[in-house]
Amino acid sequence: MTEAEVRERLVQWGRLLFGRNFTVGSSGNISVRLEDGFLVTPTNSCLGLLDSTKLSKLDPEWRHVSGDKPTKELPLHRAFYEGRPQTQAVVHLHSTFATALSCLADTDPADAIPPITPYMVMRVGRVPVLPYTVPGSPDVAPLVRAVAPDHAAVLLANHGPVVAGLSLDAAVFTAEELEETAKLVVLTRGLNVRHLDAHQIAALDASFKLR
Ligand SMILES: O=C(CO)COP(=O)(O)O
Ligand SMILES: [Zn+2]
Repeated sequence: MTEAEVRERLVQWGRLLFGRNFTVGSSGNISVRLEDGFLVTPTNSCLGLLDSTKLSKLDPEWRHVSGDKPTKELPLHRAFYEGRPQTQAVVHLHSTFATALSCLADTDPADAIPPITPYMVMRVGRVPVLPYTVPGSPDVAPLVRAVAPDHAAVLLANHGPVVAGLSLDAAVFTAEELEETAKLVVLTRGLNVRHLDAHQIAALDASFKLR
């Protein structure tokens, strides 16, 4: 994809995510790796109203080279690319059900969203909850770097999900899958839910992994 095509795709995904309430107001941010750096959404921008000509462009050392002022969550995004070198895009949202799980005191911090469907296993995998940090704080970076080699997605406590993908499309798909599975988990709370067992998970990981 050319940079112009990536810019258009990023704007399209922002509009689609915002239009389905996956994030509201000026919350959430997206980054994509380019051949000569990174493209990120500007700070305080609405994902539904992005302008392809105003996206923030950064050089490979994350220095701002053009466009509007970048998201304050650069340390969060950068930590995923550093800790998980195959990462081509990172998506951070405040989607309702994943954020709800990130706020519940009895969510398992090592495994916030149980493996109840194949696509949860294939696209998202096990999701840890990282301790609360102030939005935009560099304190989140070491927390992300520590888990990124083994995890494509995390929940920031009392804040929301962050996912890394092998492409921009894949990162969005993972963010969507995570949110829809979080919704299923909340909807089925207190019911007798059948989880996929270790055998079923291993078979999916062996043949159908998309992360
Ligand atoms: O979600 C957000 C902070 O966590 C939004 O921040 P930005 O507007 O700086 O991207
Ligand atoms: Zn946020």
